[in-house]
Amino acid sequence: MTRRVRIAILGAGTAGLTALKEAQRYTDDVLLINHGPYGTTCARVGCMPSKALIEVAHTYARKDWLGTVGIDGTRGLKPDLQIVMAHVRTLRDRFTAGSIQIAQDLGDRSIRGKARFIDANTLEVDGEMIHADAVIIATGTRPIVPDAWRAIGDRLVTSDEVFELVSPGQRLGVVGLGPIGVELAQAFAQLGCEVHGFTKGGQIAGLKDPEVNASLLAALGQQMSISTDVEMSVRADGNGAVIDDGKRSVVVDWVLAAIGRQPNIEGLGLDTLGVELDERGMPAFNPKTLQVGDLPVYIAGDVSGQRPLLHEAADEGRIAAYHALHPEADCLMRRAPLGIVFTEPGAGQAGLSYSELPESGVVVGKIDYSRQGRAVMAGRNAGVLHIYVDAGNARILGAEAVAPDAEHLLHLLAWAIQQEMTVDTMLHLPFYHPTVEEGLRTALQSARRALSKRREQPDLPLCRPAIDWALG
Ligand SMILES: Cc1cc2nc3c(=O)[nH]c(=O)nc-3n(C[C@H](O)[C@H](O)[C@H](O)COP(=O)(O)OP(=O)(O)OC[C@H]3O[C@@H](n4cnc5c(N)ncnc54)[C@H](O)[C@@H]3O)c2cc1C
Ligand SMILES: NC(=O)c1ccc[n+]([C@@H]2O[C@H](COP(=O)([O-])OP(=O)(O)OC[C@H]3O[C@@H](n4cnc5c(N)ncnc54)[C@H](O)[C@@H]3O)[C@@H](O)[C@H]2O)c1
Repeated sequence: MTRRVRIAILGAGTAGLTALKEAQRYTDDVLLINHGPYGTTCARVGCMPSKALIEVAHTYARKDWLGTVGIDGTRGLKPDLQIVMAHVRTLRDRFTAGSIQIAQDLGDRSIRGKARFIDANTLEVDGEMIHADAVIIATGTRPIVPDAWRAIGDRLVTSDEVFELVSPGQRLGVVGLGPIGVELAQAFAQLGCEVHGFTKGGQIAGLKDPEVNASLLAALGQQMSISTDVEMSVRADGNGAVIDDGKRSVVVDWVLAAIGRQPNIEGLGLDTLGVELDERGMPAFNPKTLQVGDLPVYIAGDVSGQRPLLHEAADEGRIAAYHALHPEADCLMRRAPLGIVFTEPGAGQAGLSYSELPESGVVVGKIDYSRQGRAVMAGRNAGVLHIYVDAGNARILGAEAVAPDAEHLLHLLAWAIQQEMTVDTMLHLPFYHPTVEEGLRTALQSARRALSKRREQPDLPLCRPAIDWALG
């Protein structure tokens, strides 16, 4: 017998569960099909456990600075990695509970198994046939691990296993310094491990602006050894694992492979959809509606490869469910891009990144956080913030940053970019003293100088717009 449903969602991660919630605004006739562990990548092995570890590591690392400003005894503090890792798992279990519950509460509208397309409307899951008016593929991604590296056995760890380590070894090699690599490398270095980082290419943490990238390399270089632009081999050795990049060779207890992620699409039967597949086996889809050709099939979340971040996976789940139920609806706007890497100093981008800027007609406003007042007081004075501005109309196009509290600065910039603000309209906003946000004002003022724009009035809005807060 064939089960008939309005929407089938493949994957109980963030994109799938958000699609479920969006679909439930209109119908209960939804079926959730998940293959693999429940609890979502973000809560189980991603954003949440990594940030729980980073929070402890960053806070502990403050001991060195405290020791220099008159607080006695902080250098004697020692981390107990076993307890730290157990704490991370306790928080992880708390964060996964909600999404596990959502799937359970669906009863027989939630099934465990691997779905395979028979055609665009028909799925087979462990022998059960399902006819769905629309299908949302939200199956996420998994870490890439070169086969040759598997020869080192248990010493090879990815972000899928790292939070399960009960007592991580002291010598760590991190291969791949994208967002995952740099966050975890720094956390273990701050917690007292000897860390060696290796990466292809010269850029780390997804940064594209050479000066911004250099400032993160300089900051991290004080805590670990880093080799960029290298091709390395990984092999077993009596004492551990050897990572060799041709110029240097290090022996470590374990290797964290963080060289990127690949979509979970094997066995889905996408070849039965009758549309062209790319070299990875992915069908082309409309980036706005997420629809595959004119089929009732949508692709949402990391598997789409568009913006592999939590809030974007959630938005793609919403978009896919909305269009699956309203195929004729206008497309929805995406939010301004925002990516944050939780190192100390923090790093990331808002709006257009350096590599996406037009070749001409852009000026750059800059602040060097090594001299910024509040950052100096806090002993967190490292990094630079670059703001990219349209030279024609002074609109803020994007920003890249390595800065203390970069997560907050980049939020402000992403919000300003989405609101289509200019350098002047941002400078009309209040900046409290003394804060790291004043550095943002310095960068905006530097952009205005680069625009060769003479200030014609103080940095205050005219009272013509109805409300004058100064009088309020
Ligand atoms: C270590 C790490 C740190 C991160 N930190 C951040 C961060 O700080 N901020 C941020 O914004 N993002 C972060 N991310 C990214 C974020 O976790 C992802 O963008 C998000 O989890 C993607 O959600 P998703 O629903 O697309 O995929 P997932 O949550 O992976 O969901 C996919 C689901 O599909 C299931 N599945 C797989 N194959 C099949 C199949 N064939 N059939 C049915 N079901 C299947 C899986 O079991 C899973 O339940 C991090 C990721 C990692 C790994
Ligand atoms: N804070 C955050 O927002 C956050 C944190 C972690 C992950 N994420 C998301 O997860 C995604 C995956 O992150 P990631 O860091 O695994 O992947 P990534 O693709 O962003 O970075 C992988 C890095 O490994 C390097 N690399 C590739 N092959 C290599 C090899 N053979 N040897 C050495 N280096 C190699 C690449 O040059 C790159 O710098 C990111 O795109 C990001 O969106 C976000």
